[in-house]
Amino acid sequence: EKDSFPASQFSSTAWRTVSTQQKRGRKHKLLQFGFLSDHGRKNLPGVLISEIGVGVNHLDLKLISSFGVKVTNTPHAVSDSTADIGHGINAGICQKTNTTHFAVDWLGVEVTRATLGIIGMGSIGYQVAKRAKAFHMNILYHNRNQEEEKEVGATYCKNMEDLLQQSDFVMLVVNLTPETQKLIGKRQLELMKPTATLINICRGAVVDQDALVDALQKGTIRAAALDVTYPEPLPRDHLLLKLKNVIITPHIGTATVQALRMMTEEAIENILAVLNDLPIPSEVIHK
Ligand SMILES: O=C(O)C(=O)CO
Repeated sequence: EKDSFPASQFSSTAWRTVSTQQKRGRKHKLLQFGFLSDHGRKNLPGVLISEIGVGVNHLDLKLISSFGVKVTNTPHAVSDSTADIGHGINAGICQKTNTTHFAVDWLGVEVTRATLGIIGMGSIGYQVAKRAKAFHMNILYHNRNQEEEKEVGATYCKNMEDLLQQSDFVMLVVNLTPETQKLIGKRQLELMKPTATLINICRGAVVDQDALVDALQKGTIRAAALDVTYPEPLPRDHLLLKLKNVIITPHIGTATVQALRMMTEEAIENILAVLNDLPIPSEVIHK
């Protein structure tokens, strides 16, 4: 899509950075830095950090906005693939039993007609709910009252505690902010059913990892399926990597051909809007 970039508006450094990154299949970090570092020298009409992805917890929004720099992200492009991995890693959790009969040696738990609690009903949460509906799941959700809840038959839980107590599967899909840091700790894990599974597809720091290890070792909850941890990757000797009731994938929620393409397109739309002084599709506003 090189030709669809208004390359004349980019400095040569930014352009070279984008091209090199594309060749290597790694786009986003240098794309951001390219724009930032060129700002002073080239006096671009608009300056932004164009995040390819939805999470912006690694950016100091207050500091960035104090320089008059805008931040955009790609919330629409990430939803499907991230919702897919949420259901996928959950499906992978089995309990090893020691019978002589192979068929019951690896026992899973059916999601069909089970209760799913979604914490964070944004656009990814909504896609999770749509998939859950196809499995006839009873869907609860907390945080952000969604207008489309009727469409997926989800029930709003004002208190997160109620959701934790009732769910067989708890899926975390919130943004990482100071308010959601360690949102799930010892107390919340103890509220969950001993047969429940925790699935985290948002950010590792939303869970108190030490409390999670403890809960998994003691059987406070049945299992965890994590696409995100802190740090990433975990050190090789981390306890989470040793537990049998945990599945960990290396933060690959958006690592699909389609998602990468859509994220890049969404990011480009943001960049073009800023450069052309048009309404910005997905600006992240510092509150
Ligand atoms: O979009 C995001 O925030 C991601 O974590 C991408 O994997």
